[in-house]
This record gives sequence, structure tokens and C-alpha cells, in this order.
Amino acid sequence: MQILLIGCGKMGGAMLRRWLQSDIARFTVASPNGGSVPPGVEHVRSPAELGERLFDMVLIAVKPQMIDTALPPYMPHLAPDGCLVSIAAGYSSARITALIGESPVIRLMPNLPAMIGQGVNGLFANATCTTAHREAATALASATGSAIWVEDEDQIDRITAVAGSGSGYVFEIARSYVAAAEALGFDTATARTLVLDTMAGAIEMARQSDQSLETLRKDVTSKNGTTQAGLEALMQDGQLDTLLENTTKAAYARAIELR
Ligand SMILES: NC(=O)C1=CN([C@@H]2O[C@H](COP(=O)(O)OP(=O)(O)OC[C@H]3O[C@@H](n4cnc5c(N)ncnc54)[C@H](O)[C@@H]3O)[C@@H](O)[C@H]2O)C=CC1
Ligand SMILES: O=C(O)[C@@H]1CCC=N1
Repeated sequence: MQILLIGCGKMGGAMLRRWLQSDIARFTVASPNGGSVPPGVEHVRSPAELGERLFDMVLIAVKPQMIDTALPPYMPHLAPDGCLVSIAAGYSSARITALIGESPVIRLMPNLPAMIGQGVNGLFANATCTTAHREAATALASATGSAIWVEDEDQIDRITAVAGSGSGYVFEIARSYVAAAEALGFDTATARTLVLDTMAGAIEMARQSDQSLETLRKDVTSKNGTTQAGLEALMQDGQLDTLLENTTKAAYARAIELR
């Protein structure tokens, strides 16, 4: 399979680096500056450099606000039986077909841990997509982590709010937790190790467990002990729930604005 990747920034570049570790496809990257194109990968700065070449898949990985200008010039290079894949937040498949004409479109919503094969991918295909298009997208997504297909495109925007943006929430929670450890007197390196290893251990344990997260939390919490004291400060009569609910709702609302 020949794939034209338009945009090779933080997310497109992370996925590409993962895909390059296998023989999943041959890649050509279209990028005006080419700064972050991995060594050895074919790179073009404009559609003219592609000549008459056709690709089985065109994968658009620019910011949603750039799609209107970045995508149309490359569409003549999509093979007649090929499909367009977009990883952009919000920007709907209907808006894509309004821009490029009726064609198979898949929205793939990844997240940044795709870089290490631990990403989460939401996938939606419009009605024009074939089984072969879906299988090709599944293979790409699975090479970077898990793949969840949805039949209602709105679910992609909800996945964006939970998982696509989610690694940003996790990094910020970890940053704040590290700062709190530093405030208790640990140097930055020790605080980072204590926090990230605690988070990674707890999350991996939860992944391997069939217990509810509430049960696992209770297993740590002695009556009138240290964890109870800490959790009472953290949970603050439901304020943590409210904060995280507001977080995902705000991201979903922004995805809707970007449709
Ligand atoms: N960063 C993340 O964690 C995630 C990002 N996304 C989506 O991925 C897309 C890209 O986001 P990032 O990688 O974070 O942004 P980025 O700014 O790091 O990458 C975008 C790249 O597109 C390039 N570009 C701009 N105009 C172009 C053109 N005309 N032709 C070719 N390349 C062009 C830029 O030079 C840049 O390297 C966005 O639509 C975003 O919604 C989706 C999920 C997660
Ligand atoms: O912040 C954004 O809009 C993109 C989409 C999901 C993660 N980053």
C-alpha cells in the first residue's frame, strides 16, 4: 500500500515513526518545510513534485484550520479506488466531501502514545468506504495501539474529548502531581520517578484487574489512614468528578465547533 501523508508534525510524525517500524505501507510525506520528516522517508514540498503518481491512501494530518488549503491540491493523487483518511479533530467527513467531492473518507482519531504503540484510535467510515478501506485503516490504527470503530460520526468527537485530547490531561495531571511531590521536599528527578512509576503501576494493575476502580481505590485506603486523608482533599465532595466532567465536555464542545 502506498500512502501519502500530508503534514508530519507531532501527531502525524508520531504515527509515521511507529508505522516505519513495520512493513505496513510505503510512505511519502508532503510537508512544506520537511523539518520533522524521518530520515530515509520520501518527502515532497508541493503536489507538483509528485508528477502523475497515485496513492492508495491520502492521510491528512494538518491542523483542522489548514485542511481547506492543504488538502485539495493533493486530491488528484488519490487512486480511483483509494480513500482519504483524516486525523483532524472535529472537521467532519461531510465537510471533507464538500471540499474534495464525494469519496471514501475515514476519520481516525488517534492519541499521542501511538508513538510507542500504546495509542487509542477511534475510527469512522463514511458510506462510500469499502471493506478494504476499513481493513487498511484498522491495520494502520492497530499498529499504533487499540482500534475502536464507531458507526455514528458524533462518537469520534466524543472519543476526541476523552482519548484524543486525553494524553494532554494525563500529562497535566502528572505535572501537577510532580509539583506537589516537589513541594513535599523531593528533587525534580525523584519526584518525577515517584509520580510516574506510581501512576504507571496503578494503571497497569487496574488494566490487569477485573475489579472496579472504586474497589481498587478502597484496597489502598485504610480507615482514618493516610490515603483517606489525601483522597478527602483530592475529591472535595465531588469536585474532582465535576472538574473532569467539565474537561471532557469542553473538549467535545470545541470538536463540535470545528466540524
Ligand atoms: N497532537 C495530538 O496529540 C493530536 C492531534 N490530532 C490532530 O492531528 C492533526 C495535526 O496535529 P499536530 O500534529 O498536533 O499539529 P502540528 O502542528 O504538530 O503538525 C501539523 C503539521 O502540518 C504541517 N502543514 C501545515 N500546512 C501544510 C500543508 N499545506 N501541507 C503539508 N503540511 C502542512 C505543519 O508544517 C506541521 O508540521 C490536527 O488536525 C489535530 O487535530 C489528533 C489527535 C491527537
Ligand atoms: O488539541 C487538539 O485539538 C488535538 C486533537 C486532539 C489532541 N490534540
